[in-house]
Amino acid sequence: MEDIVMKFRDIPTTCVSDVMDGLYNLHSSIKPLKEDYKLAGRAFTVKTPVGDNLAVFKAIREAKPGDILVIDAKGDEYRAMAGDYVVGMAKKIGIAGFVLDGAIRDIVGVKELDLPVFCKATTVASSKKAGFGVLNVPISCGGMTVQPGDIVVGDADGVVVIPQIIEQEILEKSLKKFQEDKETEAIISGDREAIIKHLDQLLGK
Ligand SMILES: O=C([O-])CC(=O)C(=O)O
Ligand SMILES: [Mg+2]
Repeated sequence: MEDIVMKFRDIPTTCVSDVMDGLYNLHSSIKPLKEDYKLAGRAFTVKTPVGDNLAVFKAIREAKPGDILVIDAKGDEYRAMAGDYVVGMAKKIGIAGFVLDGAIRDIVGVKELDLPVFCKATTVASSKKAGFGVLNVPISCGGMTVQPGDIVVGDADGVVVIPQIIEQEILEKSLKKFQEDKETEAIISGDREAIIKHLDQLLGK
């Protein structure tokens, strides 16, 4: 895994979001299938017509190990873009996770695979394999523009996209914020008096 991606992987998404003023988060309807997922990698983007997932197969074939498939599925919650067969192949090939503003199915099997999958819905129906999707173009996913190569991070709180051009700056700011948050939150281990003092300081009393 690339050094910068590895560093982002260890920072909570809340810190990354905070240093970007919450402007680069996907919509909160896109959730992890399991709360303990930790997603980090570069976006390999997929844009598909509603209910057609052949492009997802093409993407699995073309993506590099460590890439995250970020799929513009137009918010469709009825037809699955992937199930345990598709996610299983992606995992074997080295893809680091899926993010989609759409649905997946075979959720028991997908959870067993333990590859981070963030999606809007789960469903029963499959997609057609008509093949009109396109790969590695800027897409819209969860209300955000995602460019191929952007860093994507996700955890129980959601998904944040870091545009390539600001990734180094955002890494440095996020690491600093993570440290500051740890220091601030240490107050929780204090007693009532300590917390009242902390609140008074914060409130300028
Ligand atoms: O085959 C599909 O398109 C979706 C599916 O059920 C799987 O990946 O297991
Ligand atoms: Mg299936």
